[in-house]
Amino acid sequence: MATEFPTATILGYPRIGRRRELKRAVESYWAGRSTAEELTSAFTALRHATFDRLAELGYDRSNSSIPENSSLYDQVLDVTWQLGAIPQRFSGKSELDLYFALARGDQDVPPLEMTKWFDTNYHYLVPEIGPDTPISFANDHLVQRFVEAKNAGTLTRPVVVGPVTYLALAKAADDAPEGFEPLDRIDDVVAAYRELVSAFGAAGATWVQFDEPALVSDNLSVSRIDLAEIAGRVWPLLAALEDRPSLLLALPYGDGRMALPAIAGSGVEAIQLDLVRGSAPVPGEVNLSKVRLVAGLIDGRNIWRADLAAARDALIELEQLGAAGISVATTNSLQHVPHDTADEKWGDTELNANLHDWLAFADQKVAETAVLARGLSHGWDSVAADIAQASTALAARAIAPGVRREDVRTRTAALTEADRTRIPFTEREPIQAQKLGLPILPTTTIGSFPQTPEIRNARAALNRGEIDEAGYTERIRGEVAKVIKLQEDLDIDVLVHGEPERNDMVQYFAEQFDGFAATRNGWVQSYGSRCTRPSIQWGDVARPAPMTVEWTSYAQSLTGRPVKGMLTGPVTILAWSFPRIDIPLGESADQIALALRDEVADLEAAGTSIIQVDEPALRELLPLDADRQADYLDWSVGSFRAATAGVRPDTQIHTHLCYSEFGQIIDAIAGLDADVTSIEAARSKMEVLPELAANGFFRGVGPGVWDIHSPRVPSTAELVELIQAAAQSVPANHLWVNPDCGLKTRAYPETNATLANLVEATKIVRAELA
Ligand SMILES: CN1c2c(nc(N)[nH]c2=O)NC[C@@H]1CNc1ccc(C(=O)N[C@@H](CCC(=O)N[C@@H](CCC(=O)N[C@@H](CCC(=O)O)C(=O)O)C(=O)O)C(=O)O)cc1
Ligand SMILES: N[C@@H](CCS)C(=O)O
Ligand SMILES: [Zn+2]
Repeated sequence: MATEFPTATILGYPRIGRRRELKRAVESYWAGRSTAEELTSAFTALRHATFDRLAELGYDRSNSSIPENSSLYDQVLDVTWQLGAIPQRFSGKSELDLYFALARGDQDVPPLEMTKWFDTNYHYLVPEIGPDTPISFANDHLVQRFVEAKNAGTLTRPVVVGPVTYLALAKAADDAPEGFEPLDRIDDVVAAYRELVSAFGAAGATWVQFDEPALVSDNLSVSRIDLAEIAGRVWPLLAALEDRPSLLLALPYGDGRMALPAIAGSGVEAIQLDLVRGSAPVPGEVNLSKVRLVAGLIDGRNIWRADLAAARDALIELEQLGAAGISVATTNSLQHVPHDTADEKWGDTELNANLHDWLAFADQKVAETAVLARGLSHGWDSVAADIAQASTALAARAIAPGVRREDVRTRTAALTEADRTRIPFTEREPIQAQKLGLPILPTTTIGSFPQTPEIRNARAALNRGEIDEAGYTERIRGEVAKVIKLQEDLDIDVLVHGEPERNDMVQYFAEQFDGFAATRNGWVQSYGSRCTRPSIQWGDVARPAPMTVEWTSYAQSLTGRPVKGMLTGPVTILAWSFPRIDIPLGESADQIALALRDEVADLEAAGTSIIQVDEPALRELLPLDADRQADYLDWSVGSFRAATAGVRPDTQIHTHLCYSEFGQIIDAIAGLDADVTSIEAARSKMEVLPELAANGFFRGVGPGVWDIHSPRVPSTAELVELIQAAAQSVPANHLWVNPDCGLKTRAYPETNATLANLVEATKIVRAELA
């Protein structure tokens, strides 16, 4: 007999730590400053801090309402490790050394690929699966974690990426035969998961949560219909086990309704649906009499206080579905939001009071689930005051100063197609070529140079008031001068100023825009130990003053070579912030685009001949639902063009994309109409280029030749090969040579060595082409 599922839960809690304790612990281990035991003990302490906090917020330690979604690096990597699905090149390594080698590689072995987790700014490590990849229940670390927590007094609900999603997110190993798909190994994976489920059962778990978001996505190589069919076949095999814990199958991030018929009768005890991104079935659509519906009504992707009245109404409707029970949950794991609004203070202004009233970070969301659960169990009158408070806050936000600005609205409403259109590329190309006079295969970098401890310390000292603005500027100018000199010494053709003044490529701009608020402690894991502090777009967006012109002009004053102006595009600014949800995203994108358009004009007026507008998140925001994709691509491409199309024909616009599968957005990349597009390509060995060529892409392209995610220095010979491969797909007069992405996470030794090899390799290929 199944133990009743709790009436309130979250699918996962932030796991980097309130003060990024996990980041510090793993980085210290990597640097050899602490031992494996010290890392494990810091990790354990952090997990227990989470359990304690959730108990303090009202979750019961003994009923599986507390999820255990901790991970030392990534939840998909945890499954790879657990299955022992280790590519051959990592043989000889074991335990934590193996785990972190898979994640980060070393000089001898490249790491697993990293890519976006659904439509979030979180990145997972892509499993490499071939016909012979070992797959078994090889490592019971997840079970050990459960046992350790249980012995210490918390009966957690372990959270594991589900078997279908694991394989749907995998790539075929390089040596796999043509036509092989990782999902061909589903039976082996399910056999291992059966052992895992049994082991959790033997260890005393009452509920285990398996996340199957692949079932809500149209953006994977296998269709959603096929994935539902596979899930409908394999989940009954897991549910058929005897002496197992109850199973919660979660469908976060999108609309799980289509998959529901395939899994509702699988024998799992509970199914979670994301009811913010997705929709609920109507009565009679699917038989839910044997499963509890876990209603994802509290948005785990955003930081806005929930509309509790609307959630209450939704729950009342859901009660008509005849499910075996109803619980309240978040739409997805809270790993994408910061811990607690109580850690923030936005000055002593009205905005501070307002934001505290309008926002809900993880801890506030936990409280929201508890209020709704109380309503479900004790009647809605019992929570009427909480619901009314939420409604009052929402109403106040709508009319607060700055939320709607007529000057901004008038400008976006006046935008025309002409504002978004330049003269044709073929006409502006010769004008730019003549002005810039660059060699064939121009070399450049993507923008950032290593963010050294000195730079970060200078910024931290400024924030603490230990140095003043002038002292800070002087230090950063010194860094810019160093980076310019280095690039000249390396003989790079198109230079960058290195972005040392930027804490983050989005936050830096958000801090300068009206309508945005940054956080001090709102850290969210981006990948591994890397975090960002997404800013909050609370009002209409405008640019009160130029943001980058002084830095770019200073850098340009130090050299005769062109220095690129460097901006972040509207889509990426929105994707890596917490956007407002009371107006369409496309409207916000146009507001940001117009602010950037002014910046582009100021850069051009200051003599900048190449301006790069990064849009690495263009693919990330592509809706998981195919029906919504065309509209998205339309407004996202339109906003980029609104930001960039105001320039003269002789100003060269670059853009940069990374971290994604580009297949579905090739047309959109062309639609941006940038003169040069630098694109991540090294890890996938230039895979994207034939696709671009086949789609008639005819503008400049800079396929990345250095995978900057690893400190590994590629040899000149390797780089020559990659450039030669690129030249097979892109005409030499349109080919640029650059790394995959910015160098901010790298250190100088590998940066200097690789860039020297990159320039040398380019010169070799240039000579061959001459
Ligand atoms: C390009 N990417 C980005 C994404 N999203 C973004 N918002 N930004 C990006 O650049 N998504 C896709 C990719 C990959 N993602 C990342 C994400 C994060 C990093 C990274 O290096 N993050 C840094 C933190 C960056 C930052 O905000 N730095 C601040 C604060 C630095 C700090 O920690 N200060 C200390 C005190 C000083 C000290 O002792 O060092 C403190 O506050 O305690 C700054 O520079 O001022 C990270 O460390 O995680 C890279 C790629
Ligand atoms: N210009 C940015 C782009 C990162 S996606 C950088 O170089 O870091
Ligand atoms: Zn990038």
